[in-house]
Amino acid sequence: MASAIEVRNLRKVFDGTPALDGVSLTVPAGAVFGLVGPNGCGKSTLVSHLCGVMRPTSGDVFVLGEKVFENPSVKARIACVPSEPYFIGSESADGMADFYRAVFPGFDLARYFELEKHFEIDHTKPLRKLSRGMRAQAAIWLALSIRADVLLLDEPMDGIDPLARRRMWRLVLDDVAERGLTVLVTSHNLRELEGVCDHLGIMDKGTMREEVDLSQPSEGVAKVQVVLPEGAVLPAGLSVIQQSNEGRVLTLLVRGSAGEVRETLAALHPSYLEVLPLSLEERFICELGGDDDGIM
Ligand SMILES: Nc1ncnc2c1ncn2[C@@H]1O[C@H](COP(=O)(O)OP(=O)(O)OP(=O)(O)O)[C@@H](O)[C@H]1O
Repeated sequence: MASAIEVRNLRKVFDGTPALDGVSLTVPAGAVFGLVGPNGCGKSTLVSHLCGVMRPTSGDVFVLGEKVFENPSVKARIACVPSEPYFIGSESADGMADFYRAVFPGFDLARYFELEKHFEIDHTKPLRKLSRGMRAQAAIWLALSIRADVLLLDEPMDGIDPLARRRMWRLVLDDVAERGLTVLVTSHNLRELEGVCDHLGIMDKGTMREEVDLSQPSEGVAKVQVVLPEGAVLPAGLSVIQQSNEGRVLTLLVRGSAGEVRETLAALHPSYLEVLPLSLEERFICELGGDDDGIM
């Protein structure tokens, strides 16, 4: 699969301090890539480079195969929803739609009107007079009307209520399925990302600590539920990260492949043994050292 976004060894230094310290990243076309990491690790700075509004100190940022900084033809194919959307003066959604039409050749007015029913927004009211969540919805509405090839979402759902979030994500994912839209989204909400992302990038202190293809099973950690015979004890060699029990049902997070862990536990002749899928949160915590060290 071709990559829609390719970042190579990107550095950005502010006042002598690196905000990005050699970030590399590949986002396949049509992927939904979640970018997570603690406050200040560089997510928004990376997004600003992907939008082409920030000049790298060094390194390369390619979007849709071209360097993006000061490249209007590529920027016209990228829609960006920043964490604090900016709207001109007292413009309404309709006014911003007119502005976007002038800036983005792909802006689809018919699509804009078609999407209106999904957003309970008075399209004639100045956007600055709307609530925070409504402004965030308006930014997504406008971004989806651009018919971009790449959609960058920087904590887009902050302030949006849960039902509206589901509607927003449905619309975004429909575009992914129907048009092969590529999405990069930053968020602190792993549960939300779990339902939508197929790739995850974990940033820390200006670096990309790990890239995970979520369609592939986790190699390093297995989650199992097991009911052991009375008196049986877990083998000493089993590297248990987390353990909980409900009655006689033990739920374990164990280092190792699912096959190995299953084999080890099967030797104890359990009355019940099942390997379960790892949640994103479990995978995230386990693959990054086994303790919850405040990544989010
Ligand atoms: N324009 C700027 N001038 C100076 N420093 C900046 C600028 N923009 C960002 N930084 C610094 O770069 C670092 C990364 O900030 P960034 O906003 O990219 O983090 P983030 O991962 O998006 O954080 P959060 O999760 O809080 O949104 C921070 O230390 C921040 O203070």
